[in-house]
Amino acid sequence: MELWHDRILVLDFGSQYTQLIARRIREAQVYSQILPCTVPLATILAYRPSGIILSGGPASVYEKKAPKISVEVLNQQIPVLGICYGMQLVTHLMDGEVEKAAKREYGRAELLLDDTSDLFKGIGGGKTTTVWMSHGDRIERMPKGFRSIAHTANSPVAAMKAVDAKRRIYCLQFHPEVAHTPEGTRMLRNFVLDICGCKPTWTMSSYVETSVKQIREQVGDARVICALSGGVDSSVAAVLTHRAIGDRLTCVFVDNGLLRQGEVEKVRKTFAAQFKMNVRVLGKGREFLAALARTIDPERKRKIIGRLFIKFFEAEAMRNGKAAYLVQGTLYPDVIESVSFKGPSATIKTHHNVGGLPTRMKLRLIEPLRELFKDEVRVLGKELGIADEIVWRQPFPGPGLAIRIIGTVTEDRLRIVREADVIVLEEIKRAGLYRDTWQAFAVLLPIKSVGVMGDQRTYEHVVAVRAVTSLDGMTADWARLPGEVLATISSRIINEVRGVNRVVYDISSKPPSTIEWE
Ligand SMILES: Nc1ncnc2c1ncn2[C@@H]1O[C@H](COP(=O)(O)OP(=O)(O)OP(=O)(O)O)[C@@H](O)[C@H]1O
Ligand SMILES: O=c1[nH]c(=O)c2[nH+]cn([C@@H]3O[C@H](COP(=O)(O)O)[C@@H](O)[C@H]3O)c2[nH]1
Ligand SMILES: NC(=O)CC[C@H](N)C(=O)O
Ligand SMILES: [Mg+2]
Repeated sequence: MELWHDRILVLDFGSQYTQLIARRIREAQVYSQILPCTVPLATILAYRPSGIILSGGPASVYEKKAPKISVEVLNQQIPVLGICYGMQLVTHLMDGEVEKAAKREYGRAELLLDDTSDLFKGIGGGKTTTVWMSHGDRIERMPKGFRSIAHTANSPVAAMKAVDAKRRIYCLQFHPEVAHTPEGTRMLRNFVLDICGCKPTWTMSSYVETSVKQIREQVGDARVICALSGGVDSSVAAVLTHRAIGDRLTCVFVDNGLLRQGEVEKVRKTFAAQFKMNVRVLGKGREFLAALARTIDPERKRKIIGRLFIKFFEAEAMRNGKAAYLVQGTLYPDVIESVSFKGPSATIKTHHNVGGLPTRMKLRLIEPLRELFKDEVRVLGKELGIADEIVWRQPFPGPGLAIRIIGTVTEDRLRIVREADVIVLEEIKRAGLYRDTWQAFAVLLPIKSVGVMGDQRTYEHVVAVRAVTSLDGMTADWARLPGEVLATISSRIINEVRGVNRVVYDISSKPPSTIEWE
């Protein structure tokens, strides 16, 4: 059986929403990939796309330095959908006219449909639908051979298509990929399934099949190791690899003494007992704590932990009959980030992972999730029979509780955050808020404050509670938790965690703050 899936390429011009376009298409079970707009035509064709989407972008096509593509991309008999900047670019490349609009259009607009024969089939009762606009330029004159298929009060050409049906070029001034365009998904489906003729075969069960086969081919009969954290990504990558090569996979879980309560047992139970995988748990808490002693600086903490982690992992890998491959839970957003049209970003924090290993040890990488978004990884995890408790876990940073203790890390301070963390999560779950919250946790502050308990003066620690909502961890807002939930968390922490007499709630968003405190 050929393992081919029809695919749509999204060329990125720097829009905030490029990833969303790819996700919406994948939701229609069609594989979609993002490439920077700078790739040459030959590369585009090598992917054998059934359709090409040109994303939006911050530039204006009439500026000298605006990103462009060769007009040849439009002449390949491959259907094209231009979105916002993409529409303006099609217009510009085909000798239409784009100019700064007298009135910018941001936010919701009422789209009046003038042609519902293909792209808008089944939309808005054939009359009108709400769309999300975000542009300052507009089409003054369409290219020759195009006609308008929808308008708004402000944009006479809010959508257009090539009159010659064989050319199959469509353009939208608004953003069909965002949730504020309620029928946008339907429009993208019309494009992908009807106009491009893609078959909806991209499902997570087909993904399991494809990657099991790929992993087997790649690995041959070599041995493979995986750093398993019990988090969503490494867990799903490990189980998938195990499905492909069974006992030749060894998972290494480092108990760095900075984990949450019950974590070690949970990982053992799930992966060793349930999935019958080779799991080595390295109990290294004492070494990590000794190395961290008296360290206050957050970046130093991160580096010490990262270095030790690699040291133990390396030793274990050597012990393991010289594995030739390392499994990593790299996700698609990381891949996109590194090929992005936008430049590299500043280092805010040194994130801990095992990326330093392969070059030192000549290990080759297996990255079975590198084409997936986080929500797809969760569906894949379900498909593989992994329990909800892991599949829906909130992210937990590699450096663990060390970066949630501001100041020095000691056994007693670890006990305090650990106990407070259990209470925060219990109450968030009890209130049914766990899945809607990106993360919720406790942070131990390096100050003491005065309190009164049972008529006695106390002088004890302060715990900050942090709960945020976010789509991808890149930006976040503090969660508007109900007052009663906060009240319960606060009184439980003060009553149950010895050494704490005050709880505060963190009401900062990211940016300018970050999610973790260090
Ligand atoms: N205690 C640990 N033992 C072994 N490997 C670890 C440990 N902590 C982190 N890692 C490795 O570092 C990688 C990066 O961690 P990260 O938290 O980003 O991903 P994750 O834990 O798999 O998923 P999630 O983002 O859901 O927490 C992990 O995938 C894992 O390979
Ligand atoms: O694997 C990880 N290793 C790390 O070193 C690390 N530091 C932060 N995080 C997680 O990343 C997301 C963004 O966190 P920040 O806003 O604090 O940078 C949040 O979800 C954090 O929990 C980490 N994950
Ligand atoms: N969202 C976009 O793609 C904007 C396109 C262009 N920069 C404009 O303002 O019209
Ligand atoms: Mg993790």
